[in-house]
Amino acid sequence: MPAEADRAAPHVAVEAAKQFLSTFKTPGLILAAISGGSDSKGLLLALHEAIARGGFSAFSLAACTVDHALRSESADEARAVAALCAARGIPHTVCRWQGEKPATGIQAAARAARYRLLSDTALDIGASCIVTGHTADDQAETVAMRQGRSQPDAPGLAGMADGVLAHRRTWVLRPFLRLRRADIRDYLSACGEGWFDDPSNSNVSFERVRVRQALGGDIRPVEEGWMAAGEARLSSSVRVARLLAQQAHVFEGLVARLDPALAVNMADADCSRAILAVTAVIGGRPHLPGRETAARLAAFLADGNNGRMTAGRVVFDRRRSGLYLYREARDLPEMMIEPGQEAIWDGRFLVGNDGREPIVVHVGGETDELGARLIAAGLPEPVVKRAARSAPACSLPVSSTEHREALEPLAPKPRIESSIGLYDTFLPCFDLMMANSIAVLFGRDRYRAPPVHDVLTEKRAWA
Ligand SMILES: Nc1ncnc2c1ncn2[C@@H]1O[C@H](COP(=O)(O)OP(=O)(O)OP(=O)(O)O)[C@@H](O)[C@H]1O
Repeated sequence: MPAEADRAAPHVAVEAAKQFLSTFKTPGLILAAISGGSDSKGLLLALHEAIARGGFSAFSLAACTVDHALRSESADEARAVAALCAARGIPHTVCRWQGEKPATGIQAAARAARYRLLSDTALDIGASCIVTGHTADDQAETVAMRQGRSQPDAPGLAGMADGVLAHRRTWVLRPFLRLRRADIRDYLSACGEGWFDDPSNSNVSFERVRVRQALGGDIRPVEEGWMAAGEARLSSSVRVARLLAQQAHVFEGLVARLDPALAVNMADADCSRAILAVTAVIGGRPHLPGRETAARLAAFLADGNNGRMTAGRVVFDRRRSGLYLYREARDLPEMMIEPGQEAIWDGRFLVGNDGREPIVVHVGGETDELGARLIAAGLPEPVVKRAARSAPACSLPVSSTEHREALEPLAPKPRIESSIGLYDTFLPCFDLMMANSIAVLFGRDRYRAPPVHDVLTEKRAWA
């Protein structure tokens, strides 16, 4: 590899790596997710060069390759990456995706497994973040695909965020999101390095490949659009956060009350986003309700009358004092949680069992205590009665007690907190302010802050 000093100026890829390193609040260990494709390999080498010779010696680098075991060559590719890292003294781990693979939706399942394994590795080694090699070309393809199926103002048109919090604990950052793939390949060639080409990258049965071909390397037509959409999504997130903080209240993670002024305003994009986000969390869903549900709700709220409607597993109970949202008391599951394990019940509550016996989580119905607390908090009695029917309760399995009794008095109480499916798996930085506002409403801590200063959200929101 030619030494940086041999070149007139550092390569644009190394400049991007240095720029990225300069944004950290504190130097630390960075875990590079490396597939062996050109982009992630270029990212790893550029970061390595920037750390070794660019004045960033307080940082260190580790790498991880996920072997999805879906192609026969994947194990060899992982070994080649391991050799590349060993030659540079970069610690490298291979994680294999074990277990059954689904028959459909394999790409999405592989992606979910990859982020889970990468995030576990980052936690194991104490990395401050994960970096991936996504480029401006990937971004253009993502946005072009979404343009084909979204409304012109859809938040998804902002494309990929340059930072995403995975599983509430690890930030995944994309330092090359503004760099072209051709520049990264040019850098690799200058270093005398090759790369693997995944055969699926030229398989036209994938929409992404067809979109890439249609763009023909010219990303300018979509580039401006995604920048503007990113700004718009971020400012909307800040406004929604404010609306929620001022006009929404959540009780015991079970009932939300939205002030009349917020509830009446579905025509306003921010109010609608705020209402739909609360709906998703109260209903235990990982996505915002679809267009049809939103339209039904808008029609219900527009008529101005008190009354109830149900959509997306949520009852909307409109009264003079506000709009009350609670989970419909139907199809509520029962699940067993083994000692030392935690699980999400009904998409709404994360329950952790720190005891020595298995526990069963089921619908608890209204207990006097819960009812009294909700009434004392100022909720109307009919709302309390209906909402409490979907409250969780924990007890010992029927087999270990004659009757389903309360847990043993000395056993540790199960940990129960609201689950926010909308953001707990992946939280794009555009939505961080809004997600924090929702977390606080539901009695949770704020999400972990990014380790860098210029993740879009922070830069703008605190300005
Ligand atoms: N098997 C894997 N192991 C580790 N990281 C991966 C793996 N596959 C993808 N990534 C990470 O996700 C990013 C984007 O994935 P994508 O599938 O677009 O990449 P790729 O075409 O396989 O490889 P590259 O982006 O390196 O050219 C990669 O740049 C890399 O950082």
